[in-house]
Amino acid sequence: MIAFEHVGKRYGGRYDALAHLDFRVRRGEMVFLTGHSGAGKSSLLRLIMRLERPSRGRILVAGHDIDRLHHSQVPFYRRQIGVVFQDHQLLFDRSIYHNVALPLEIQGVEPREAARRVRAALDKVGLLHREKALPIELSGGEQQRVGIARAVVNKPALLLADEPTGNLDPQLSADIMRLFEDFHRIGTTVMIASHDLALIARLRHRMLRLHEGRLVADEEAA
Ligand SMILES: Nc1ncnc2c1ncn2[C@@H]1O[C@H](COP(=O)(O)OP(=O)(O)OP(=O)(O)O)[C@@H](O)[C@H]1O
Repeated sequence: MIAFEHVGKRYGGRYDALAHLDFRVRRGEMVFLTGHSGAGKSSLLRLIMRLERPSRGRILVAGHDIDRLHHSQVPFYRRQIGVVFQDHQLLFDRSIYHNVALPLEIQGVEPREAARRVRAALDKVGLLHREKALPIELSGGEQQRVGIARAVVNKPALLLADEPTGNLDPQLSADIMRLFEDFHRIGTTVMIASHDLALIARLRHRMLRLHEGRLVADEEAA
């Protein structure tokens, strides 16, 4: 699903934020990305989203070199990817329903079809009964689940998350990770950047570890 071939990223100057990255993630796999602050986790995810472009090497997603996408193709490419952020980036003046519906509205999906998909996504994260609420009325864990519903409302083949449990206590973090495992189980490729090593160890999935922009470990769960 994802192949990095000798990928490097330099943000100007002489400093490589990422260097010599070579790895593959198979379709349907679930992978954690770890490393110290500044190791390059967010940069790597931004390269996959094509928010950044590599300074060196090639990134293939579903067999396509994403650097070669014409800029008019980029929105379509990004639609195949669901993204979850630590701060979930919800719109606080819109209901839960409308937050999740937003990507579909932007694409012009017909309202009845959009409603069906929004409710299916909210149901998956256990928040169908809160669709009329505003984000402010929800707990931090529930807000993050809304962020996940919005990320999966398009049924993306690939789900990326950048520190999705960063602000949550251990119990809520484990709940959120279980949700990602549910999507992995139905065939979605999942990649999660996290520095919560205790939680990652318990979940037993493959782990890629970055150190100063280099891949220093690639461990399958025992
Ligand atoms: N847009 C940018 N311009 C210049 N330097 C950048 C940019 N984005 C990231 N960097 C640098 O690249 C390196 C990797 O940063 P990145 O945010 O990818 O790390 P990270 O592992 O996600 O860290 P954290 O866990 O703190 O979010 C850092 O040294 C950072 O300062």
